Amino acid sequence: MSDTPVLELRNVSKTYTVKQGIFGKPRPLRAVNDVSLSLGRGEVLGLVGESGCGKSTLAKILLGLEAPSEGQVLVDGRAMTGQDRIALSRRIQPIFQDPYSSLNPRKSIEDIVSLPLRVHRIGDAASQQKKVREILDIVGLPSRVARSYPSQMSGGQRQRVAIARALIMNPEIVICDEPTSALDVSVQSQILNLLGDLRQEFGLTYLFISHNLAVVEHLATRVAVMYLGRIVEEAGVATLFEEARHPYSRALLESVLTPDPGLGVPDTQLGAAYPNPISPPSGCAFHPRCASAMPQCSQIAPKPIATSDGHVECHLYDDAPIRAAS
Ligand SMILES: Nc1ncnc2c1ncn2[C@@H]1O[C@H](COP(=O)(O)OP(=O)(O)OP(=O)(O)O)[C@@H](O)[C@H]1O
Repeated sequence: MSDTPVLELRNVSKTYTVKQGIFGKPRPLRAVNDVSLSLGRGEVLGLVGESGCGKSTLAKILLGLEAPSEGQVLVDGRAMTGQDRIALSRRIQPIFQDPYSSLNPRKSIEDIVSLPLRVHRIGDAASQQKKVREILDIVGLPSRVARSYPSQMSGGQRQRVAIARALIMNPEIVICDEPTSALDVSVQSQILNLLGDLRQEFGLTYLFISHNLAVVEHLATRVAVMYLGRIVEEAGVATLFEEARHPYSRALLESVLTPDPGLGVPDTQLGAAYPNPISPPSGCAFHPRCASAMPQCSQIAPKPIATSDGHVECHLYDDAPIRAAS
């Protein structure tokens, strides 16, 4: 198997221009700040962080829905161009958070699931119909739901429809943006199990976005922790859960233990509020909320420090070589 990542971001940034109030001066907002990430074939990269840290912007860049302001997106080691995006849209499919708003209420399930086939002109009506029924069966829905409408289905069934729509193109990579956070806790684990089974069966590669570390624990092979547009720690899933290094990763892990962790934004118990991305804190952006902050943290932005299986950005490790995980 080739070691070339199937998908890679190299030094990618995305800056929006925003105005505060009608007469406010336009100011830059760096939603994604010099991020490098790679997805190996068959890997599940969990991307976690609080609301507003830039997770969805990163997903949109990977899906070709947003162009990066700086940096490169590489597919199979080749820089992606505008032309490639059309071809790529067959290989990378999204599953979004809210199955209520991501499915057109006026269309039947058959129309919704077959839409990608029709857009890409794959097969005739009969073969599209057959494929829809096959894929519904794969995601655990009876073929009769093809004639139903989204309003006749439960939240979990709708998310199965969204998964069927993503899989009908036989994608290699699925970008799951909070696929379970709009669902009841009891249904969440069914959908996570389904995504895990589908990965095994079809050899899929996932980018799995969540604000909740607990949700990524069972599916992810690696975890990237994002804070104010930057990946502050990346590690294998076992390392992150056993010995998270960044104080923010540790706070997220503690929030997993709070009641109803699957609902809403984690209660990180960090005291100070999440910073305004238009005027980010100086030095390390996390320092106003960090219990381990030192004088240099408000002055100097930490650089990524390589670890045995990823990296961490924190001054705590400036002079302390990080030992290899056993
Ligand atoms: N089109 C846009 N124009 C201006 N600012 C934007 C735009 N899209 C996102 N942002 C800002 O970029 C930052 C990152 O947003 P993003 O949606 O990527 O975060 P997120 O981690 O996915 O949050 P959530 O979990 O709430 O979706 C936020 O401050 C957001 O307000």
